[in-house]
Amino acid sequence: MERIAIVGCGAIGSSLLELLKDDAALEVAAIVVPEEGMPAARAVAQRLAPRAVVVSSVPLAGIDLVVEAAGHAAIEQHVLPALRRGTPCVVASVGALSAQGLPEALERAAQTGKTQVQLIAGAIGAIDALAAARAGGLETVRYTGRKPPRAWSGTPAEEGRNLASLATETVIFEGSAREAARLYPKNANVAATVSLAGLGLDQTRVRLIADPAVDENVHQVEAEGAFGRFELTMRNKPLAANPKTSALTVYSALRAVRNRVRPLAI
Ligand SMILES: NC(=O)C1=CN([C@@H]2O[C@H](COP(=O)(O)OP(=O)(O)OC[C@H]3O[C@@H](n4cnc5c(N)ncnc54)[C@H](OP(=O)(O)O)[C@@H]3O)[C@@H](O)[C@H]2O)C=CC1
Ligand SMILES: O=C([O-])CC(=O)C(=O)O
Repeated sequence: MERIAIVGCGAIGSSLLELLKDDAALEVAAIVVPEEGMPAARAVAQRLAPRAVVVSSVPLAGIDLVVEAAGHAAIEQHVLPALRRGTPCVVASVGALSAQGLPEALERAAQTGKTQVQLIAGAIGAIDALAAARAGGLETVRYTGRKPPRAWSGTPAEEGRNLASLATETVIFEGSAREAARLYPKNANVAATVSLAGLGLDQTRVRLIADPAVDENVHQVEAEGAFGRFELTMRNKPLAANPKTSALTVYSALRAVRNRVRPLAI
């Protein structure tokens, strides 16, 4: 039995708890949230993981795997220390790696602990193809993220415009994946993932669009290189609890943890 600590108990964390609640090979032993989030997390735990402790940091013993689904700050706060202690980590907040020095800090922490940090594909697909294509030489990678206006609330997209009254699709950001991930930490993790698998955070061109004509979170990747080319379009259903986040992110995290305990991983 693999004992998991889930960091974050929001839209992703609670959906993951639901999917893991009857898993015979994986047990959620701890749910890690900030002090102020504890009452809500305890209510979720009571329903979905009654044996889990609700705590403000990852327990120092008895945890085989940390799954981060909390936000960029949780990487420094919880993932780096866990890696240094030798606990493998699965990370959803890939955009955090846009901060200068953080990818190197993660590598050093994993080396110190003789373990590994896994960045999940999350809401996007074809990360395997992109990372493989890189070996042959990638020439261009373009990423476009398109979400309904409500998914951009609380972001710089609100500056100078009323999202609720947008009548047509509006480009709210155009630039590098690094800048997208920094400015839109809850919306541009996919931009960071595509760039880390492909051409890097500074070379990957990103467009983010608020589009009143869509209900889904639409992610498009166009890549070209020595391997040939591909175009990918994902039309993801958002989670009811958080319109910024696609349900696929939860399934991607679930796949990552299940693959750790299955004799045949895919
Ligand atoms: N790779 C991908 O494709 C995607 C990645 N993500 C990443 O996943 C993160 C979580 O998404 P989602 O579940 O929808 O977000 P929610 O806002 O619904 O939930 C976040 C949860 O994390 C908790 N939390 C916040 N900061 C910390 C911290 N420092 N330590 C521990 N817990 C913390 C929150 O507690 P409280 O409510 O008390 O603040 C809350 O329980 C996003 O912020 C984003 O970075 C999201 C979508 C796609
Ligand atoms: O869940 C999604 O559709 C993508 C997302 O929020 C992100 O890239 O951060």
